Amino acid sequence: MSPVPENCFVPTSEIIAVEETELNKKQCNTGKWQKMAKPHAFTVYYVKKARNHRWRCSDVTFWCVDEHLCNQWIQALKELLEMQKSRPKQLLVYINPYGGKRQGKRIYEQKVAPLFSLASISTDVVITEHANHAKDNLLEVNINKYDGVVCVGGDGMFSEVMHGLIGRMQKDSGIDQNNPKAPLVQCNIRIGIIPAGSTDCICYSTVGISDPVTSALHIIIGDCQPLDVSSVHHNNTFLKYSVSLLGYGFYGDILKDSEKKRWMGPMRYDYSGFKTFLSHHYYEGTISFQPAKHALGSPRDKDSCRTGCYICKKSEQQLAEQQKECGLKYEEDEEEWKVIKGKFLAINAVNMSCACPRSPKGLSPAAHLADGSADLILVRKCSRFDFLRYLVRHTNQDDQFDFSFVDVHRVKSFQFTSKLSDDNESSVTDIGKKRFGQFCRDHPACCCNIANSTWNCDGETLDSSAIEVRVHCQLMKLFARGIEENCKDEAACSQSSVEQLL
Ligand SMILES: Nc1ncnc2c1ncn2[C@@H]1O[C@H](COP(=O)(O)OP(=O)(O)OP(=O)(O)O)[C@@H](O)[C@H]1O
Ligand SMILES: CCCCCCCCCCCCC/C=C/[C@@H](O)[C@H](CO)NC(=O)CCCCC
Ligand SMILES: [Ca+2]
Repeated sequence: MSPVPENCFVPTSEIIAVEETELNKKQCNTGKWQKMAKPHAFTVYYVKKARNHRWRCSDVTFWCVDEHLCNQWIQALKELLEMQKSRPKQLLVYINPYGGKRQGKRIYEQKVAPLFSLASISTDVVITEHANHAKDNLLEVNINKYDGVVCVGGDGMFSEVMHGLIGRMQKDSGIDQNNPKAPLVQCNIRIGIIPAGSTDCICYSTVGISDPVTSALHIIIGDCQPLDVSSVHHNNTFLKYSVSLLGYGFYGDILKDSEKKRWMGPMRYDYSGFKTFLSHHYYEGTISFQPAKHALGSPRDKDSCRTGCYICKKSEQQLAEQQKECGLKYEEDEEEWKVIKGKFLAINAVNMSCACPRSPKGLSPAAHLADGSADLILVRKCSRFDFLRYLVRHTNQDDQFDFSFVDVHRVKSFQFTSKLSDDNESSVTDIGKKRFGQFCRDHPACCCNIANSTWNCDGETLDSSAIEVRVHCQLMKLFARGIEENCKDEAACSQSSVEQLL
């Protein structure tokens, strides 16, 4: 065997494939191989880690004169790969051809499918024809055939697939999703996200970058990242699940406005964001929440959730003990509720940091992916200038919660009711709209709004403003590993090697 030019190390868990290499005449006639009668070779494809959490498929070819030895190596490496039991062999793929910049199909065909085929993963591919196609399909498909489901699209597409899978699990287990206290059954089939949307917050917050090749490689090597999921109810009726942002006020209003501008693509959020910022509407309501006493961290922690996070591990242990002791039990409301009334520019509840390219640290940089809690951020009425200062901190390193008008609580459940109840809202809005647009009748310039805002639930609007939310610890799993600590030595990081393998 020949030594490879670089000196590096690759764990077997990060080998993508091993293949016998056909050597062409030109290759055989170069360097020292010229002297060999008939060289044999095999190629190892492996994950090469680059900057900013980006992964690439790299390869190294090993040459050898002895055919038998060469075959033994191929065989041994293939056996090692066979032992990686968490790797998927059969995947169900849904592609939204209209998400983001409408590149989903091209991204999958050019960047992802060749890697899946290299890793000997079989796929059944469905190109969605309408909204809810993937979700409805998942309720009836023979799911046991697959080791995972992949969605190619944005957060909305992920949400569809998640609703399909969680809904399917509850249906198969006879759980009534309309009961807000129902103990939901965990979903063990993993979801992989190939980012091709406008925000791609779930991918970015769980992998550290929004990059289709990186995500495809995480799927191939069979990574697993559990994820908290919030259930959202109104009057004992199930509305939606959420994994990233539940936002009322600012983010709800941006979403509502931006839906009319879908043709603009991802730019719609900048346009509606600017418009919503200028409108500076605040909303009156009451928020009640149960603090997450079981959770070890706090939203003001300096450390963020990273691969192998001990806080999320602890929650996993607590969950396992709880399930061992009581099985699936209906949630009791014995814990204290805190109540806050006020005028809010934004109410944001996040199950994860919500980091995305627009906000690399996210709305709550210390939120955990799998600790069974959400961070509830209350932004009270303040001046436009102060609100701008707050928004700017979404984009830089400064502490977003270090403002007198911002409060943050780590919670396991919460409820919100607007001062205007949902039922009488429509009549008030109609009168208001007819005479004075949507602004306060008495003070047209005061920015208070006689209509309710809308909840933004992972990028989709909810119909009710009064909602009841409960966080379900680690309800589902992704093909991801959380964000890895930054490689201190970037040079070493990009120089992985196979030498020690031999
Ligand atoms: N074939 C289709 N035609 C129309 N809508 C679709 C189709 N397939 C899926 N959808 C819907 O499109 C919505 C948006 O898709 P997606 O999340 O992929 O892109 P996006 O909105 O640009 O990205 P993001 O959610 O990251 O902002 C989803 O809610 C999904 O239900
Ligand atoms: C002066 C500078 C001010 C700049 C402020 C930038 C703030 C960016 C924060 C982005 C937070 C994203 C939270 C994630 C929400 C997703 O579940 C959702 C679905 O994709 N996206 C949006 O609602 C889309 C929301 C997009 C908002 C712009
Ligand atoms: Ca969480």
